[in-house]
Amino acid sequence: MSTDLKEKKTETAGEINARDAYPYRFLGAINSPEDLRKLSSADLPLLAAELRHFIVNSVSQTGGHLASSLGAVELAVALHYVFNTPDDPIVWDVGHQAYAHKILTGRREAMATLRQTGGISGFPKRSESPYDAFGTGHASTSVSAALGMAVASYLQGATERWHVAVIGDGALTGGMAIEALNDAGSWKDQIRLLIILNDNNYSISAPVGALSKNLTKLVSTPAFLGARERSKQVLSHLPSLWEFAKRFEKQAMNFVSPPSSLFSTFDLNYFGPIDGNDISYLVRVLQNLKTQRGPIVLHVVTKKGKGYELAEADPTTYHGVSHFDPEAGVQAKKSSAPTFSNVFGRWICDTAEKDPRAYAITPAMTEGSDLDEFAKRFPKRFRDVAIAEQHSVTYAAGLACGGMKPVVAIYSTFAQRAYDQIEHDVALQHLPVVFAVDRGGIVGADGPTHHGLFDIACFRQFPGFTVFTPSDENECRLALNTAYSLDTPTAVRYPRGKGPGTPVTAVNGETIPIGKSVEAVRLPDDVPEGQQVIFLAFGAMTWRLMDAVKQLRAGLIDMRFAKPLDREAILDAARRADLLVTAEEGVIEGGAGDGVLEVLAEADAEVPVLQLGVPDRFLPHGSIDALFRLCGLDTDSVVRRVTERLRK
Ligand SMILES: Cc1ncc(C[n+]2csc(CCOP(=O)(O)OP(=O)(O)O)c2C)c(N)n1
Ligand SMILES: CC(=O)[C@@H](O)[C@H](O)COP(=O)(O)O
Ligand SMILES: [Mg+2]
Repeated sequence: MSTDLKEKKTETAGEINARDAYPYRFLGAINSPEDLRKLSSADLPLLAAELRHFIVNSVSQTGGHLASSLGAVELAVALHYVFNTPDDPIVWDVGHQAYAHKILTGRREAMATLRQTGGISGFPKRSESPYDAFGTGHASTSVSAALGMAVASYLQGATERWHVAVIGDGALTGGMAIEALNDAGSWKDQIRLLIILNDNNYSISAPVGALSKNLTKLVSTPAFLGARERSKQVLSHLPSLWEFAKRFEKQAMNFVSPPSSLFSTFDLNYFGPIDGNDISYLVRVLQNLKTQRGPIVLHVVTKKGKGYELAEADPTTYHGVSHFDPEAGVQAKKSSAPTFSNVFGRWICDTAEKDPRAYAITPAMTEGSDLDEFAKRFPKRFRDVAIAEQHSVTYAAGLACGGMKPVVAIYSTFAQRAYDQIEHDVALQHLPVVFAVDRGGIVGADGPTHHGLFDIACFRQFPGFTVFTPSDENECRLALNTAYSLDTPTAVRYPRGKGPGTPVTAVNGETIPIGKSVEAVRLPDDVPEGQQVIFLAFGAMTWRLMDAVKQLRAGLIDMRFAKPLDREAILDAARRADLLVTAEEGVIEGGAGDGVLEVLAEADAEVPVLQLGVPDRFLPHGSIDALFRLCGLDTDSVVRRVTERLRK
């Protein structure tokens, strides 16, 4: 395995082969940051190498966010070494870079269960550890949260407590982060807030946007490189420099490195950029900064994937991985049945070929949304707007006003960020924006921060929206064709991964009638009275229910739309069945099943209804199968629940 550790092997107490044997010189004995703080600073480089080796081995077995965590190893070590954690809270932005933090804070053994059913979370989680100061998963929240904590400490007289936010260059593009910087800059010495900009010049994809360009310029110009050397010397004398700067009412940063206009605009003291993978130096700088007060920005430059050559060379592939062989690395998938994202990716390319108005937008999820091919083929009509969901939606609204046909490819969970923009900028103005809502439903290992459970309830509230819930791959293509053909706002929601494998044949723009369901399985004529059940299924639940439907000898309607609902079909089913069962991969509260109840209530139809969906609680992480079982949505549970209900 090509990690830094290879070179350091001689310094360790033996061969390092397996994750669960601990032949490490230091790592095996570190069960909390207190153990870490007993080490001499000279020991830290080797500890960092051991951590890297451990992370690669461990994540190769569990899957997880590898490249970001490798880049942030020194940050995690240095922060726990210098600050008094957990009393001094560290808030990790997104939280996908915090594996070293987890290992150092008593979860080394538990890393074998990372993201597994019943195991530890892939992100910081307050209920998991007192060291996880703030639960995360979504980007750009860290500065707000750490500022809130800092102000709470100030108000409670805990004036010595430090509060650290670690935010990536990608996460910094999120509007929330900028809002928080604006607020943070107006606080002065009352608080102790350290904002660490962890700049690896990468998001999931290569970085985009003006901010990223300027950060890169700042880090790479010859002028800066000189300043960087100077800043190395200066930073070690920082306290006196700070006092000097204050006396002359100047920003300390002006003496440390070229002024960074972003941070100076927000009145924040800025230091750096410094090498965030140089642990000895990082520790010294943090020790110096710790003697200060007020909101401070420290800009550190790190390498995404650091220490594992394959990840350094291809940070996008190694951003999030599933099980892989560390020697061979992640292998390209052999072509197999397309995922729903692939169906979308192919559709948007075909559409753009035919229609010059087609325009695709992603808020920083090019690969996950399968837009890479589109980006290559239609660069002028593709925009990765960075981690800016709100902007992505209103930008699409503007494009629609200008006569383009925008398609926003957005994960269900991240669309939540843009609730107001979807309502106020798109729905209210009846603009023809297509939302390709990916990861609609249970996503598995990422867990509660990423399950897409609220989108049906959200989109179906907005007047004038058409909400498609395609049940399989071909239905997905049909839904996209139809959505694109409309002159009103639409959302097509589909789940993560693959469907039942239905061949995609609707490749010539075929459309479906709006608000019309299809009967997928006819209720057998010979089912006795009192036992007649009809399922009204939304989206992928249609094929997932097939076995239960067979076992129960029930009927099944693929509703196709969560809005408008097929009123006729619902009322007809109500007349024919003894029990209606609505089924959706989303929350029951406000979901499509609730829509069915609204139709029945309006028509005074009296029929028992069982609503299947995600119950009113946050779903943990784990395997998709286990989570379906947990929600009572697997075949056995559905059969049992329906049978019990019929008995009543
Ligand atoms: C609101 C939101 N949008 C999108 C994502 C998906 N996402 C997770 S990490 C990431 C890139 C973050 O880049 P950066 O902050 O620079 O961290 P790095 O991965 O480089 O360590 C993105 C886009 C997210 N978690 N939250
Ligand atoms: C941390 C984060 O938000 C992303 O990396 C996310 O985990 C990607 O999810 P998918 O694997 O479903 O694309
Ligand atoms: Mg980054």
